[in-house]
Amino acid sequence: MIHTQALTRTFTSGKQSVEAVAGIDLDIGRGELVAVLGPNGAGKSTTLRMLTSLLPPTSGVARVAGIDVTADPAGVRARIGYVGQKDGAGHNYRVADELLMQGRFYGLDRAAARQRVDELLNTLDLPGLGMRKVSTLSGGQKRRLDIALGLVHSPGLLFLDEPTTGMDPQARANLWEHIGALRERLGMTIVVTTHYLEEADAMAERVVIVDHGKIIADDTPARLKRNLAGDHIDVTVPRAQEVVAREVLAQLGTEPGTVPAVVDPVPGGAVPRAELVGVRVRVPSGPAALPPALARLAAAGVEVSAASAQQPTLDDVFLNLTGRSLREGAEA
Ligand SMILES: Nc1ncnc2c1ncn2[C@@H]1O[C@H](COP(=O)(O)OP(=O)(O)OP(=O)(O)O)[C@@H](O)[C@H]1O
Repeated sequence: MIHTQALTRTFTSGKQSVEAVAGIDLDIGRGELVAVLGPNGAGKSTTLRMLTSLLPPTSGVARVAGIDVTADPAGVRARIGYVGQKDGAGHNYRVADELLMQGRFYGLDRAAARQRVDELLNTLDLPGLGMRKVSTLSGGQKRRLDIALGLVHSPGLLFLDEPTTGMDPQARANLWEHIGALRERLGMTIVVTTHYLEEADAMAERVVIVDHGKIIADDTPARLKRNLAGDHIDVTVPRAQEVVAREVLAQLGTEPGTVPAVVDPVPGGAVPRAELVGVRVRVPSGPAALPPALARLAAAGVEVSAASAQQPTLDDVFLNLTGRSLREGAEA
């Protein structure tokens, strides 16, 4: 459904130039639900705008729904739905009128447009809201209307640029349910950009991580976490015993059948009191490693005041790949 090769986009203003997308090779098949994840300014929106033909690439190739975005942008637009970051609907119109106009714009006759509007209002759980003015809808309802507008012409491929940003967690979960249902029911290919790690982890079957205009990882969330992060255990110990604790925990990995452990400081200084310090050790299985770790620390006389086994998150994946956290600024 999507094929790109060495896709780039450079913005130049005056003497300054920004390589927003620096060579992206991406293949997305029919029916996939893919989340594109990355920090602010990583190049997610620029990539999406090129794939949707809104922005010409500086170099490289992008074929979307079998069509070259540079050679036939109108052909691409006829086959895709795109929901950008801002509200697309006119606030003074009625919901149904807004959808009808969009249907007519795409060349549906009046009867076909009406039928499509009814289908979409039902599919996106907006029945009964057709006669309401767009300005009276809740944030979540407006976002669903934006998606309905992107689906009027029954595209096989839908691009959603940060559809859930700024929504409360309940509305976000609800919107994702709708996105999942669209895919199930209509067999659509869906590409979503998001800042929210938990969302991408829970909802997408494939996560493409973008940083500085390049893809730095591309796999299922489970494989990304297993291969690029792994479990870890955190223990909190008196600062005076930190060195001993590190030595004891580092030995965990010397047991036959386990991989060598890597001892890191707990990021963010998550310690309950100033004289305590957090020590983190990466292990193949957190729950299995915790009891022997505690036994060894006790035998060495280390007073552990807190301990936990942690499963990796996509933020751990990003941290391991880049040394930075995706969360910085992510909730802004
Ligand atoms: N029209 C433009 N002119 C100049 N620079 C631009 C333009 N559009 C984007 N950029 C720059 O290109 C880089 C990538 O921006 P882009 O919007 O693609 O990132 P993003 O990953 O979508 O970020 P966000 O999550 O904040 O939306 C940024 O450095 C941005 O400032």
